[in-house]
Order: sequence, then structure tokens, then C-alpha cells
Amino acid sequence: MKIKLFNDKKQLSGDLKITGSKSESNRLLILQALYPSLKVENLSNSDDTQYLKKALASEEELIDIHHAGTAMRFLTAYFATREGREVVLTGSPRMQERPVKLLVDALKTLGADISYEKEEGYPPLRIKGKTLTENEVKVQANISSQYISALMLIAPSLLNGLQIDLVGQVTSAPYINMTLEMMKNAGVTGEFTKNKIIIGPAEKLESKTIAVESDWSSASYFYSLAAISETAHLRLGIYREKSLQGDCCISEIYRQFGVETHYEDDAIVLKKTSQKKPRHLAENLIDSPDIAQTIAVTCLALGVNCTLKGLHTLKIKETDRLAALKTEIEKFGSSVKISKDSLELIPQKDFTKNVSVATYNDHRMAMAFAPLGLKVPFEIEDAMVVSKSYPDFWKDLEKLGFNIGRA
Ligand SMILES: O=C(O)C1=C[C@@H](OP(=O)(O)O)[C@@H](O)[C@H](O)C1
Ligand SMILES: C=C(OP(=O)(O)O)C(=O)O
Repeated sequence: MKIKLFNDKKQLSGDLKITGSKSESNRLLILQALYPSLKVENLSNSDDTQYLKKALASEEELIDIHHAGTAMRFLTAYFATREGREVVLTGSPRMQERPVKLLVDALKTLGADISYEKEEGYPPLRIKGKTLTENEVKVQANISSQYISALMLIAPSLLNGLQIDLVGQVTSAPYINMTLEMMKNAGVTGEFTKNKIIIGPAEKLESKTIAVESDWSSASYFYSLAAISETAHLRLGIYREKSLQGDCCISEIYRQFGVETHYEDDAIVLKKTSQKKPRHLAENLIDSPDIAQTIAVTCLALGVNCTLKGLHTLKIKETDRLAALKTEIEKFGSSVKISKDSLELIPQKDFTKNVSVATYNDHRMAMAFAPLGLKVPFEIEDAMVVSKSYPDFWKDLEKLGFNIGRA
């Protein structure tokens, strides 16, 4: 569905409850499948989490995970350990271009039986579940942390646990810490030192209810909205001062745009009272790749020159996000230079009118551009993509006074 988007309100205010973290939910669903004594609250209502849940309950041979990369990687490891179960794990055409070889090789080292149905290194995968017998594996850590989290999640179910040796610079490291902390909270023993992860075996876990914190990547769009508005007072729940999600670094980054964050009970309150903005914004996002699009569009809206680094993983996400950002930002008249791991925005003061932003089946393209509607009316080509992580996104924007109409 193509939509027109605009909001000429100068003051933004609202109180929203954001859905549960997709990353935390996906980890807990895998742990719960391995240890049914765990209960989960505030699960994400994202498509990705729902597809993962459905896949875990499925008795079919063919399992289609659509665009859900994290679910694809976690399920590859999970099904590899299911003795007697054979599945073909597939996904959308884009999923069939997203690499999984490093994870498959690591699982094979542990004794897994996995073969490629089409192209070597990519889904679909045929997985014949087995009892994995080895307990040590080496994995390259600079391509995707999801491979490492996938191995960690199955580790306690292996007879002797697992030692994972990480090779090279670790990318998206907070997601590895999140996996470890969630597992420890569930009762698993483990540690992560510089380039080694050790997870102890656990035959059973005590029963426990774990509540998912709301999604910080989703909150990032409200930071962008607050930064672009003249004044803002937004209350978002349910958040904790000590988050496991690396994307909570957004609150520090947006101080530079005059957006202050306060914790109130189980919510964050975003306040924008000054028109402060940096002359040049420079950030290394190697730990938090999912907020790169948000920040780039905030800078476009405010005319802030920015250099974002540490973006090498963006090319293998829902789309090549570096190329997509360049194409779509340049439609508004600004210029963007990209390299294999960085983006530089050289903004123009005026915006080209009547732009239609393409979304490339990428939820974050739609949500990152939406706040620009505070500056200039424009269209979004496929609004429904947001359901991958945040199905209520447009409803929540309407609550903030956005005018959202079918184009
Ligand atoms: O483990 C996770 O939940 C995720 C890890 C990150 O991926 P990479 O490690 O591939 O950067 C992130 O981009 C993704 O949205 C969620
Ligand atoms: C990269 C993302 O998700 P995934 O890799 O799970 O498809 C994302 O949500 O931005």
C-alpha cells in the first residue's frame, strides 16, 4: 500500500506502548522450545517473531521464514539439534541471498547434517536433525553476530555445553551480550571474554517467567521525530534503565539534537526543548547497525552533515541498506557518498517535492523516512513493510497527529 505522509504540527506529544523487542523475543522463543519451563511476557507482535513461533510449532517439512534473518539463523542451529526431525528451511527471495555459510560450517564442525537445496552458502537449507557431539567451534565474527547467537542458544542443550572461539573483529557485539545475559537470566551458565564464549550444559532449567523489554530499534524513530520537531514530549513504554539492547545508545546520540531522555517507572520520556543540533555528526555504528537509517534521515531532515562508520553489515540485511539510503536520500536533493562500510551525507537546505520513497521490502526504510514528514510531504511506496518488526507503527504515528492517507 502506497501512502502519503505529512504532519505540520510543531509540537509533538503522546504516550505509546511499543511492542516487545524482536531480538529478545526471538532468543526467548528458542530457549523456551529447548526448555519448556520458561514463560515469556510482552512478546513482540512483529511478523518475524510470529513466523519464528509458527516455525517452532510446525510439523511440516517445509518451513518458510519469509524475511526474518535472525529467525533463519536461530532456526538453522535449532533444527540441526532435533534428532529425527528433517526440515527444509527457506525464506523470501531476499533471504535466499543472505549468507548463512559460516553458521552452517560451524554447525557441521559440531556434527550437523545440513545441505544446500539451491546455491551453496544460502537458504534454502535441508537440515537433518542429529545429536551434536562436539563441544568446541571456531567462527568468524565480523560478518553477523546472529551466527554466534544461534550457536550460543543451542549450546546448553549439547551434552558438554560449547566453547566458541571468535575470529576477527566482533561485529554487533551487544547482540552477543544480550544472548548471554538472557541465557544467564534463564539459569544457564556462561561467559564471554574478548574472543571466547563458554556456555555450560543444562539438562533442565527451573521454571521462570521472563518479560521482554520493548524494542529500542523501534523507539529510534521517535527519537528522530523528537529531534526534527520544534518541541516534543513523548512517553514510550515498556523500557528499563539497564537495557540488554545495544540500540539504547540512541538516547545518548540524540542528546546532540537536544533530545533528553528520562526514565519514569517503566517508560522513557523523550523531551525536546532546544533547537540544538551538531554541525557535523560522526558516529561509529558497528555495535548498533539497525539505527543507521534512522540517524541518516534525521540528519537529512535537519540539514546536518554526517559521517556514519562501521556499516559493513548493512549490505546483507533486508536490502543493501547503504545503496538504498543513497538512492532514496538523493531523491530529496541531498548527496550521499557510500563505501563498503560507511555513509557520508552532504545535505541541501531545500527538499525536492513529491518524492516517492521506495522501501525494498525493508521495514526500516519506511520507518526511518517517516519522520521526514514533519518537514516535507512525500509518499512511501510500500507502507506495509513495517510489520516485519513494528506492525502498529502507522497507527502510533497517527496518534501523534500524522496525516496518513492512501496515495
Ligand atoms: O541478533 C539479533 O537479534 C540481531 C543482530 C543484528 O544482526 P547482525 O549481527 O547480522 O548485524 C541486527 O542487525 C538484527 O536486526 C538483530
Ligand atoms: C536486520 C534486521 O533483521 P533480520 O536480520 O533479523 O532480518 C533488522 O531488523 O533490521
